[in-house]
Amino acid sequence: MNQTKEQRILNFVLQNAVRGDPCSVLDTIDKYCSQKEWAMNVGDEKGLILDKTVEEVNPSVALELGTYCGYSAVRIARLLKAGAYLLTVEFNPEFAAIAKQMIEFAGVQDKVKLLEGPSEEIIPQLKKKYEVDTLDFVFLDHWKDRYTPDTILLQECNLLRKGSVLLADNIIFPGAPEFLNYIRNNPHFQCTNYPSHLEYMKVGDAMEKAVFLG
Ligand SMILES: O=C(NC/C=C/[C@H]1O[C@@H](n2cnc3cncnc32)[C@H](O)[C@@H]1O)c1cc([N+](=O)[O-])cc(O)c1O
Ligand SMILES: [Mg+2]
Repeated sequence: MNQTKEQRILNFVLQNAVRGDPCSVLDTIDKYCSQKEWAMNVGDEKGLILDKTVEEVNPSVALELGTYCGYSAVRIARLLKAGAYLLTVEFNPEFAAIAKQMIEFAGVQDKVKLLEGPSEEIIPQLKKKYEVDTLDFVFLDHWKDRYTPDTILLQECNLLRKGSVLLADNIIFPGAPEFLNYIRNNPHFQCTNYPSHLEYMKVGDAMEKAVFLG
């Protein structure tokens, strides 16, 4: 049975990256996806915006929606302080299996909890089942029409506190117009736009940061 693109990406990492070295894993994925097969990782350019935001927030508890192959999970986890951790949510079992191996190869498995299932089911479980109090940082990179309902759900589940930071990928391409309208017109969020480019392409894209004001 021939391989999927995601399996080819993982195999390229296993064969070419340095085990236990997250930067080498990120560079290897970026190399493969810019030279051989495009894939929807946040990538090296928008990845720098993600890095800066994570370093600024310095979260104890972070949540990612849409793990895919684990690129941004590795990117975020490598920056987390001792004792801090990332919960990452993925409902496609094939992608979750790839991401698990990617995260382990990078050596950040002790900082990452990969939760398999749909975000709308997992978010309401975070407090009781996963012992989360509130989230310091949330990276939204899953289906773009889920950004708004899941942001509402996070608030309904009291998972955000004054100062919690949301960062959303793909504001321009593929675009999340409904989310942008929701979050920019919501008095409980302070928004900042970060223009960039679509991963591995010359197409314009942007990320939106939204700080919860309580
Ligand atoms: O479509 C994009 N991303 C959707 C990402 C989707 C990923 O999140 C999971 N997921 C979705 N809803 C979920 C709910 N719950 C859990 N996992 C979920 C999917 O199984 C997939 O692994 C995208 C597209 C382009 N593009 O150029 O076309 C560029 C990008 O950067 C992108 O992020
Ligand atoms: Mg994206």
